[in-house]
Amino acid sequence: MSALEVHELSAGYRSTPVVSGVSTTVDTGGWLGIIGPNGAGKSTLLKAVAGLVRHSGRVLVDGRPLTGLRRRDRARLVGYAPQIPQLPVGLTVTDYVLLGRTPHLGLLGREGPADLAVVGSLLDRLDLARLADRPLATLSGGERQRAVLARALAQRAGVLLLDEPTTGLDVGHAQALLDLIDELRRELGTTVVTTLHDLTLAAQYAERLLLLDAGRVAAEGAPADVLTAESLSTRYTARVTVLRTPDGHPVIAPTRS
Ligand SMILES: Nc1ncnc2c1ncn2[C@@H]1O[C@H](COP(=O)(O)OP(=O)(O)OP(=O)(O)O)[C@@H](O)[C@H]1O
Repeated sequence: MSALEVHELSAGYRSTPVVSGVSTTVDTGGWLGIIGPNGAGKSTLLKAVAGLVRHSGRVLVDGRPLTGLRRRDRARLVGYAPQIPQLPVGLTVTDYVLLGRTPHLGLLGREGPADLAVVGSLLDRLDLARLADRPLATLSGGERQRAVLARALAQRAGVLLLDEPTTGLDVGHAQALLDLIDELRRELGTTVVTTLHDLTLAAQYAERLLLLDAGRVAAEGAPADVLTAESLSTRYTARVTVLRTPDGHPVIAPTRS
């Protein structure tokens, strides 16, 4: 549905540069994983692409610059789920996930059967249906994280930017979420960009990885080419062995000295 282009993007806070001259493209229906050590600038890069922090450079969706678009128009093109979301107090899970449909509602702002169907199906897929009427404040950490992602997915934007979507999820729920995202990109052509700390999961789901270090692109390419023991030792100061799953995906195993 939408291809993403990022040209020479730089961003920072006050006078401190955090991301410097990042360029990349993601094809329609592609999945780019952004990896890198703590503080490398992954979240800042994602926020800049989403237009949420000041930046220079250009971000285009299907060849159209995002700068200058009205919020509602931008929200139809780009969905974003932050690493640490601010949750509204008092809303139920259903009402919160329905907020994701806001850019699609008509003048009266009332949701219709199609919006409720999108939300219902996401609640089912993310194991939230039994929590549909619960206030957000009463959810566990992993349940809350799944509600935040359900809201972002409900937006049905062409480009989906997800900051650490599997944080706080157990392995089963993490897989269910990543499988659902994979399905959306295959069926609807959604273009996906995620930051991920779990390098083994990143290698299994992302088609390409961009390794960010000190705000710059240190490597970009197929997971097997980016995730080498040498680059992980240099960039993360980590001792790891790179193993392989039977179907050839890299598995990053930390080793004790
Ligand atoms: N609002 C802010 N004001 C000032 N500095 C910030 C702000 N947000 C982030 N930073 C700084 O920018 C740098 C990059 O932060 P960012 O959150 O983008 O890194 P990250 O790669 O996502 O890190 P992590 O893996 O720890 O989540 C860090 O040094 C951080 O302290």
